[in-house]
Amino acid sequence: MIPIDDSPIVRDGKSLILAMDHGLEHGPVDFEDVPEKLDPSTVFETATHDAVTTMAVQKGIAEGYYPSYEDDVNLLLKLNGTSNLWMGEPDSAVNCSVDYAAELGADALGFTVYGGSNHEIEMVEEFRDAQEKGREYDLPMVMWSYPRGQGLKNDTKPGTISYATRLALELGADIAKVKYPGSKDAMAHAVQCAGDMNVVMSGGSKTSDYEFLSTVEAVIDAGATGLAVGRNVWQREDPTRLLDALEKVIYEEETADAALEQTE
Ligand SMILES: O=P(O)(O)OC[C@H]1O[C@](O)(COP(=O)(O)O)[C@@H](O)[C@@H]1O
Repeated sequence: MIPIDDSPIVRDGKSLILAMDHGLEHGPVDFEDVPEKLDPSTVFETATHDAVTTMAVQKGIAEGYYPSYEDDVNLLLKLNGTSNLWMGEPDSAVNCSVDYAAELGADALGFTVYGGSNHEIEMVEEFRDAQEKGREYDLPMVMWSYPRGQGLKNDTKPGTISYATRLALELGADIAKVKYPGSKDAMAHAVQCAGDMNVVMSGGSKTSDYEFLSTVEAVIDAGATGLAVGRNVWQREDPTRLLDALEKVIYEEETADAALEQTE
C-alpha cells in the first residue's frame, strides 16, 4: 500500500470512481434503456462532475476518448477484463500493460482478481506484475476484489467480502473495490480487515435513488472511503442530480434523506 491521499483519485480521503467498462464485461445489454450512453463521450461528460475523482475504462475507450477529457477527468485504466461471452471459470484477460496505461495518461490502475476461481493463481501472478510495475510510475492500484468461482455459492456473504478486502491488502492494492455484504456491520468488518487500505463499494444494478443513497450512507458510516459505480449513475436520466446527492453523502457525510432533500 502506498500513501494515496495526495493522489488525484482521492478527494478528502474519499473516492468516487465512475466505471464504464460494462460494454466489455456485460455487453451492450446494459445500454438498452440508455442507447445514447453507448457513446463514451456522454459518460466522460458525466465524469467531469466534481464528485467524480476518476473514471475507470478499458484501453480502447481511453485511446479513443480520453484525449478530449484529460484536462477535466482523471483516468483509471482497467488493465484486465473479460466479456460475458466467456463461459469458463471466472478469469480476466490482461488487455493493457502498465507502460501503455502510463503513456495514455492514467492516474491510477485497476485490476480484477477473482479469488477462489480455478484461475486465481494466474490472476494473482498477473496482479503482482502489474502492481510492481505500477509502483515505478507511482500509480495507485485499485483491485476489483471479487471472490467468485465454482466453490463460492454466495459472493456477497459477509465473510467472503471481509476475505476480499484482506486479500487486496495482503497482495498490495491501494484501494479494494468490493460488493456490499448486506449490512453496515458486515461492511465495517470488511473495512477493519483492510487495515489502513481504502475500501470502496461496487455499485451494482440500478436501484431507486433512496435505496442507493441509503446503502452508500451505510457504507460511509462503516468506514469505507467511497464508491466505484457505473449503472447506478449513468443509467439514470439525470446522473448529475444523483452525483450532487452522492457528493453530499460521500464527502460531507450527510444522510441520504438530507442529500435528497437538498438536491430536489
Ligand atoms: O462482474 P459483475 O458483478 O457483473 O459487474 C462488473 C461491473 O461492475 C463494476 O465493477 C461496477 O459497475 P456497476 O456499478 O454498474 O455494478 C464495473 O466496473 C464492471 O463492469
